[in-house]
Amino acid sequence: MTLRGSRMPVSTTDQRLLEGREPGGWVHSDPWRVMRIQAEFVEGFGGLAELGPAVSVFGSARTRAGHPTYELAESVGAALVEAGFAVITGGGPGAMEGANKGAAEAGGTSVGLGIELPMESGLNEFANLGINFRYFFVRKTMFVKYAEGFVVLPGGVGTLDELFEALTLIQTGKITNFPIVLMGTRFWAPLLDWLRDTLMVEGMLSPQDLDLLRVTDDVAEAVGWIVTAQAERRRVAGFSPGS
Ligand SMILES: C/C(=C\CNc1ncnc2c1ncn2[C@@H]1O[C@H](COP(=O)(O)O)[C@@H](O)[C@H]1O)CO
Repeated sequence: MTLRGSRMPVSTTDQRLLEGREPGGWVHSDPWRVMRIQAEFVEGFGGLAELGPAVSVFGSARTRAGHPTYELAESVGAALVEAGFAVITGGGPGAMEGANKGAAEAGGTSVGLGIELPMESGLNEFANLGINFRYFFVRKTMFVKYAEGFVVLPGGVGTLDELFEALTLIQTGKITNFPIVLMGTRFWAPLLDWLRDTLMVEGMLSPQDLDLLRVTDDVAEAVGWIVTAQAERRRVAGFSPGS
């Protein structure tokens, strides 16, 4: 459901869940919220169960059509579909829309996992499989559960949150070592320098952790890494196409 203007609620579902502190009140309402959370997991798992190989693409909500990041997202979306992947995004505007557009126009599955936000604009028109979430953490589970790789385009804190969630899950062995590809060498260089020159020097990050991130400006190279990693996983698992 989309509510706009004066019909927009003053707070989000996540806000109400995470800040309910009135004495005793939460005791009664939070257990029931679990049912809603469960329903969101059921809807997400059900909607994506037959998705097939997919890649999650993260990137700025603010880089609209005409911006280089939007164009890059479009090319990445199309190239992933051509390589046999569905494309999963946050379903919003900007780079998410670009990736969904590229994927849909290439004839592929273009997934938008929308989120209830105060500035919510609804799912972009290029998602051909859309699911809307109230809870950020449920939606974030879907980004990692159904992806065999992550492409991270330039973005703000939302993009960084998604990047570091994927990296942490791989670093801690919580998910398979799927490729994380940062697109935009100039954009990501200061972050990579900081990780190398500060976190690594302070002993807070190991060189192997840093090796989990690959960076390129080249769409074919980015998709090539993901395809190669998929082929290697299949080889190790003894999978042969058609078996
Ligand atoms: C801020 C604006 C719209 C917000 N709409 C969003 N819709 C869906 N997903 C979103 C939205 N904003 C952030 N996200 C998620 O975070 C990543 C982008 O965040 P960033 O801070 O812009 O980098 C993205 O991958 C989404 O999953 C303006 O109209």
